[in-house]
Amino acid sequence: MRRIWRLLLYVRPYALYSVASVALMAVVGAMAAFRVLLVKPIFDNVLSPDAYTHDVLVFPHVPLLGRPLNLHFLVPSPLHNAWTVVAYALVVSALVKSVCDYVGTYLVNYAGFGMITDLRNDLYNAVLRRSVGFFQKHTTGTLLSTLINDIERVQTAMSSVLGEFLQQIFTLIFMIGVAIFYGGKLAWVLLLFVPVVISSARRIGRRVRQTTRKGQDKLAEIQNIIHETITGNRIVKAFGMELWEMNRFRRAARRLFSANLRSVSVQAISSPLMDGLGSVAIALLLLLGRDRIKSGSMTIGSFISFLIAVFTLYDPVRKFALFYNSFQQALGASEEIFKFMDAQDDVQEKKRAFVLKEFKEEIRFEDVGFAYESDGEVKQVLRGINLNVRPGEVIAFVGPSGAGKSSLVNLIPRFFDVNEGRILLDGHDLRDVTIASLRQQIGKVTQETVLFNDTVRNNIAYGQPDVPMSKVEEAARMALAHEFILNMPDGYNTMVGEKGTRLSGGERQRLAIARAILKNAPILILDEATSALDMESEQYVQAALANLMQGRTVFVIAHRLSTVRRASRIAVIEGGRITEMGTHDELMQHSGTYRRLYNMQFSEDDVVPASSSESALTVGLEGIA
Ligand SMILES: Nc1ncnc2c1ncn2[C@@H]1O[C@H](COP(=O)(O)OP(=O)(O)OP(=O)(O)O)[C@@H](O)[C@H]1O
Repeated sequence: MRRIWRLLLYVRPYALYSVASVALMAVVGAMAAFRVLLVKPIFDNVLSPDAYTHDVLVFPHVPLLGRPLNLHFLVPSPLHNAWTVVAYALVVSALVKSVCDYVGTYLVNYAGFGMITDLRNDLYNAVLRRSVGFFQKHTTGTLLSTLINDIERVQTAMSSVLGEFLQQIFTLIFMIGVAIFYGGKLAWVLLLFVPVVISSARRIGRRVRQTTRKGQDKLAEIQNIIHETITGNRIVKAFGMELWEMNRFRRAARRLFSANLRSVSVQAISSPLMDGLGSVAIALLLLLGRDRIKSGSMTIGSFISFLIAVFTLYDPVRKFALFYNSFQQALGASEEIFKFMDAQDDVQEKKRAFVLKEFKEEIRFEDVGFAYESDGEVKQVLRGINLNVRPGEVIAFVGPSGAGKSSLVNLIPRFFDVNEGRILLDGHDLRDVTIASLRQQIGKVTQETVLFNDTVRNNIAYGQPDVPMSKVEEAARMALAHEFILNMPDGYNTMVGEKGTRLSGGERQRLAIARAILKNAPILILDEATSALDMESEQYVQAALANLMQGRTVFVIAHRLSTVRRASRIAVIEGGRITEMGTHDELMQHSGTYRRLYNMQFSEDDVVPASSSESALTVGLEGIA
């Protein structure tokens, strides 16, 4: 029930359109009923040879008027005869019905699509702002499926289905009026069927909701596979896994097929069930109607009118099961939508968070501990981290794989929050400042370069769309990217392709470095890639990085000798703790982990000449804000 209210809240801004469409649909229903009312005069006056053709009494006892209603007034008196009056009424009612139907359908769809657009925007906004942990918990396919498929289910229910529902419900109401008006007691026979129709529709609806949810989950599974194998297409090819992936896809597609069929097998029961019930009702009415016509308590015209009303009633009743199914599906889908919208973030901004000023004095880690929590399991990865960093320092983190280096640097932009101790920036706990102002101070360099399918210019100016072109070019020059950009077909307006696939690895990295230079954040986080580019590209990337690092406070996860040598201090991380700290020379004097790691990991860099060992640093870079 709560979900229905929540969905209705989205309709509120379109209330006027909705009310107008409801009114218009009511007119459509009334006109449909009016046309059925005309059947009696057609049979009893227009077509009957002995009827008095000047008098077209349609409604002998109109309840609200308290007197008979003659349709004569519809046409000028010289044209008074049964045919003209009925023909006029038929044409005008059709015209009014069509116009109201068209405008009403348009308005209800306007409201439906409007609310769905708002709902989709809200969902996307909620997903986009979720913390990093959220994206680790939910697969891309599931998120895509909710943003596209679940929203579509709600959209169908709230636009086209709702439009038709409104039309049918008014048709139903007015047709019941006509059936009672002409059928009298005969109409009450229909009441016998109401409980059967409602209870079966409810039962079917519940099953439909469950089966549809399962179908949506299977669709999400397929989207996941598609996403993984398209983005990771090169790896699939390199490992010759096409057949394996195809089989995985086939199995998932089969599961979707079965889930969809289960859903259809439940849904498809409604129509035949209603057909069956309808036929029984009509057969019964024919039997009773025949006796009433024989006894003279009903004319053929009114019985046919009554029967047409019942037939017309039958259509909305039959469709109600489908509407109910569609609304149930939408409710099932909205469950997923609201689940993502309501997900509690691990990283939250305080209500009274303040804007952080530009970093000046110190970043301090005080007894910092951090744990990942997944599926109820808590995994402590950092303990008792104490560290003071002054502006302009370059701190290199080294240590065995899985020691916690990435986790540590991820705490600085609050991708995750500490669960012990605190991190202070110029004396302010990171949890007390606004996330945006914190991230504005930080540029982050990752192993994987993130570029968007946009122009070179827009990729460099990401986050600052209005920055002047001269600044973009200046950043590109400092990142040693200007030359190669000018050599591209459209220069700065060249599209880089999805994830920058139209560029070489080194070019992608230099574009990303240019982006960070333009962002000009005082704190920089670098996560060095372990794979190398060719020597020339490396040298360019290295020089670009040197430009970027200049004058900034840098935290770098180091895999290269050049980096550890350049660092002001090196922190060795082991088992989630800092076990050694000092300059390269200081640490080499102890026979500790650093020296062992150095001999294992970095010593082969020694054989490379100094300039090219510098260039062995390969990183991708991305700004954060
Ligand atoms: N999202 C996560 N959920 C649960 N555990 C995680 C998550 N991310 C990392 N871990 C675990 O935390 C530990 C530290 O990982 P982290 O990535 O910080 O190590 P690292 O020192 O950067 O390793 P590497 O040098 O190999 O990148 C590892 O044991 C890893 O398995």
